[in-house]
Amino acid sequence: MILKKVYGFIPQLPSSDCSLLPHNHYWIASKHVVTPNGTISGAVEIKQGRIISIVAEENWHVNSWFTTVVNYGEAVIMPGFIDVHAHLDDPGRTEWEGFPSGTKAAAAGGVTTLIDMPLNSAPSTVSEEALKLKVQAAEGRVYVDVGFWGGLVPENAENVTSLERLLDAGVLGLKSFMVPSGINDFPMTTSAHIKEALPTLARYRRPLLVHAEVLLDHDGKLEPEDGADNARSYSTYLKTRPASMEEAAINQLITLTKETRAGGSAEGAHLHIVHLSDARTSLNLIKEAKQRGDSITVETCPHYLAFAAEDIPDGDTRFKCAPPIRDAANKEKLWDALLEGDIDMLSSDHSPAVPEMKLLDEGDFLKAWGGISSLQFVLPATWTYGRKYGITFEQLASWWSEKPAKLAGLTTKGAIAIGNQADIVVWEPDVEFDLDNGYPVHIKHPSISAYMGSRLAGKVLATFVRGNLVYKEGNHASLACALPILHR
Ligand SMILES: NC(=O)N[C@H]1NC(=O)NC1=O
Ligand SMILES: [Zn+2]
Ligand SMILES: [Zn+2]
Repeated sequence: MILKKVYGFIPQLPSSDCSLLPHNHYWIASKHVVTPNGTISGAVEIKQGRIISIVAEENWHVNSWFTTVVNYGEAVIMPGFIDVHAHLDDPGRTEWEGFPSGTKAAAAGGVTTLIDMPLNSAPSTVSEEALKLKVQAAEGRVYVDVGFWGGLVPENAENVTSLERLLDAGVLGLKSFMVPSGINDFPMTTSAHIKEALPTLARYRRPLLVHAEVLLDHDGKLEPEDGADNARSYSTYLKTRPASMEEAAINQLITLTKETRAGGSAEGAHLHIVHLSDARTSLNLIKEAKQRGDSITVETCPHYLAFAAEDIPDGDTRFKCAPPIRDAANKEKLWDALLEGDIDMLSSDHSPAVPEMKLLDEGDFLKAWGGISSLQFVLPATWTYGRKYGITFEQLASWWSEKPAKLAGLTTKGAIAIGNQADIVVWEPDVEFDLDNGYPVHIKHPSISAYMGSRLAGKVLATFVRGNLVYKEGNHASLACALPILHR
């Protein structure tokens, strides 16, 4: 990387400790700048946190004596990743993750905006008061911007006023579970609760995100009898959460999304299925609903695209998540669906816990905490496992920036476009690295990440949030100056 200072006599003073590049006005350039109009060789001009021009190489003449230029050569300049599904557990369970460690990991991984899930923190974000605690906890402690989903739970689903207060307080949308969430103060909602909430969400034009699995028998049990099977075998866990659980949930949901069509009782509402794992019937149901004009989207996560059930070693509970990672053939179908556009976007579902809860010594898949820890690695993981399918930089930008921005209603993020906030990742697709104990990992508990021990391609060089260089080659800015995002 060449830092060329073209200024004459008065260097601009550092704006603050918020940025490792202390300039208010500068250009970044490379041979691969990913814009909504394609990838160009050129430069992006950034001033006061915004993108103010984008120029192809042949038309680019730096005409100011006072301009700083960072030339990244062959590296890729892309919109920063927007992760619409992360559990940062702050306040209340900061021993699991927390805003400082989680957002440092995000910055190191090229993620410039996170939308925090309403559960795993304490309290859960199910009321105006709880959202205020979240915002307080985030202020001055986040290295990337953080928005918040609110929780839809039976209590507020049945009480329009409390739901309105939560929405008025600025959550970007709501999230609910159709199975027990594993968190006591975040009870599950049935499709009847969801049906009740949709007209309110329609009025506010904010989405509902749903964890779509339902219990198939009605005894409320997810797990087989103790000792019935070998709990160290991943296949035992897989049997407890068959694809039919996703299918049944989505079947219920698409009877509701009918009402999101023009003239329906929930016109203006939008339903988003989080972390789809079943690429067979569940996916077809979503595809058909889209074709009928329902307002519905779906995400999957890198772990469903990277790993296959057959390959998960006995006792390696780092791979436990819900819905579960399925067979290799299912993984291929997920890639097909992503490449076809039937899956709209990707998210991390970064869901850490303290290592003790992963029961790594016992390796009991039935009792261990379910959740994959991945936040810092989603860019290289998507790239590493996607390269053989010929994925493009434009597709990465669509799955990880443009579509997520649209879902979360972030109108000035998600693309390298004039007027947008300068949220940018610069990365090197051909550089490989080993995720070993010497690698600088910023998530709180590296030992529980399913990616540790693997070799990945796609190294993040630099991450800009609102024009601040918050991460550069292993180092973070000294102050956490990114912002909580509230719906306005
Ligand atoms: N509570 C929580 O984070 N649950 C998440 N973990 C997981 O693997 N799936 C989830 O929904
Ligand atoms: Zn979930
Ligand atoms: Zn989740």
